[in-house]
Amino acid sequence: MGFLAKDDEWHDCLKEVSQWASGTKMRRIFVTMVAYSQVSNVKELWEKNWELLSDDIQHYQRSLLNRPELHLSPDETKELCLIELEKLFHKIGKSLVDIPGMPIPNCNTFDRANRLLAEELSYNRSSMSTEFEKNFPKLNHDQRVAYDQIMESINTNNGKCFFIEGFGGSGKTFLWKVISAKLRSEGRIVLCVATSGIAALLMDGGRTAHSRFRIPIKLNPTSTCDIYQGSDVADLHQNASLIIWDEAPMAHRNAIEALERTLRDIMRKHNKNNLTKPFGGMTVVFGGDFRQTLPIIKKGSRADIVDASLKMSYVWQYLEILKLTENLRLRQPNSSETELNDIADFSKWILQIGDGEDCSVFCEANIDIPSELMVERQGEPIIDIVREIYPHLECNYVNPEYLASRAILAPHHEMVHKLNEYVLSQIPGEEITYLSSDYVQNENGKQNIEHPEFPAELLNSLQIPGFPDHEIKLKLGVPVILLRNIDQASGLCNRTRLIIKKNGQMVH
Ligand SMILES: Nc1ncnc2c1ncn2[C@@H]1O[C@H](COP(=O)(O)OP(=O)(O)OP(=O)(O)O)[C@@H](O)[C@H]1O
Repeated sequence: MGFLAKDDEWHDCLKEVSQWASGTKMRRIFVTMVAYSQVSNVKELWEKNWELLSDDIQHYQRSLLNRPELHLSPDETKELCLIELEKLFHKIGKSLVDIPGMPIPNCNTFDRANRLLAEELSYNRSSMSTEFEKNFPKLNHDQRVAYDQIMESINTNNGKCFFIEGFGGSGKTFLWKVISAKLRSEGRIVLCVATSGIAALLMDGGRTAHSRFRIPIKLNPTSTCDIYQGSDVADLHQNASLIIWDEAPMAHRNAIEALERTLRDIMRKHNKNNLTKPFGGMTVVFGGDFRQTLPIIKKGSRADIVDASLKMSYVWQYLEILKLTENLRLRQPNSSETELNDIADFSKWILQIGDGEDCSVFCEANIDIPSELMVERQGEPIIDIVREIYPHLECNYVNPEYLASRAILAPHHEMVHKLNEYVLSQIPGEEITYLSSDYVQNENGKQNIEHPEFPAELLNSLQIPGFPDHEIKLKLGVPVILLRNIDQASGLCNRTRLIIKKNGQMVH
């Protein structure tokens, strides 16, 4: 949160990790700290810990160069370690150059101007071509219509914009795969984004829209993206053939409008007429389903949510709507007939609800939940739900497939805490409690006197949305859910589920 004046926690954390982690792991942790945890003096953190961060560098160089006698000087080791750090920063769209106080490796390994472009052009064309050949013939009629129209817009430089509307399982992600493989097999660039990190993971080379387009967190109706003519990000966009934005109905229309305005500005480099074209003449494909989650407006009314939706944007008039109507999940080759019938019934039922077929004009309805979807009430509701969703948890919690195939959703944090507490109590093993920092050190390293009106006990008991709790309890083997986008390329993003493999004092 950036409230800590000193970095003792980070130094202690690196020391603890160094007892069990390799230099490679330590560098990843260092990058995560610096990029996401607002270390106040990065230079000092680096200078005091560079030896720990580079403990495998000499070994790595020896095997890379096949020179077992190689001996690196401290300066050479530092330099190589900085290069490795720079690689990791690049993976998350950052660079040492952006971090005040950090030295920059003195080498030509990184051509910053071309880094983003090089990454998008690094796909293996022949494997992309094989993937395309394999999947293209499988496209159904709706997918094929969409594919043809999108490709025609790209190939004729028509700059059309589309909205591919399809419920869950109608083959949107599959279509993105086929189009991306086709373009990448020809050495062309397609920028795949999704509104949430977890959906972006399903797209090849996917990123969140906010990160790829540098969309500001605080948006207003005139916002633009943080992309400027002449920057390497602008260069990437100017060279792209297509943008695919999945889960578009979840995005605030101001975010989409910010991209629209920005593209007009940066695409005029090729042709000044692009300033007057929607999305600067780029072919853009949005996908999603308005029955699913709409933009989240804090304490917003129904009208506020509708107003924030893509359909209310001036951009909507530019979009050609194409529909995917077949449930392709029913084509799963390994499913039994009963399973397929169950999926078909469930998807029909959920679509009926999504379409509001049983709703009155005031959008109120009584929904009959089929009995097989209900949890039978035997005693305490929390115990009943956990028993139903996580049968024999005490033996099964070590099985990743078991954990990955189930989840309990709850609308409020209070209920999440109760469920967590109960589930944790059912898992064997020692419980470890981690606390957040709750005092400020003065310059002598002593604790500052707390404010009498706000005793620490009171502050520590507060549970505020968007603010981590003071206390978290964990056990070895428990599943946890990540609530930040840390390293998209490695799959670490908001909503990624992880398993606790090690419990330290400072790190887990
Ligand atoms: N043309 C196709 N031929 C064979 N299988 C397909 C085809 N299109 C999609 N599928 C398969 O159907 C399933 C659902 O498709 P997909 O994930 O693309 O749907 P989706 O619309 O993106 O769903 P969601 O909105 O839930 O993410 C996947 O397993 C996918 O591989």
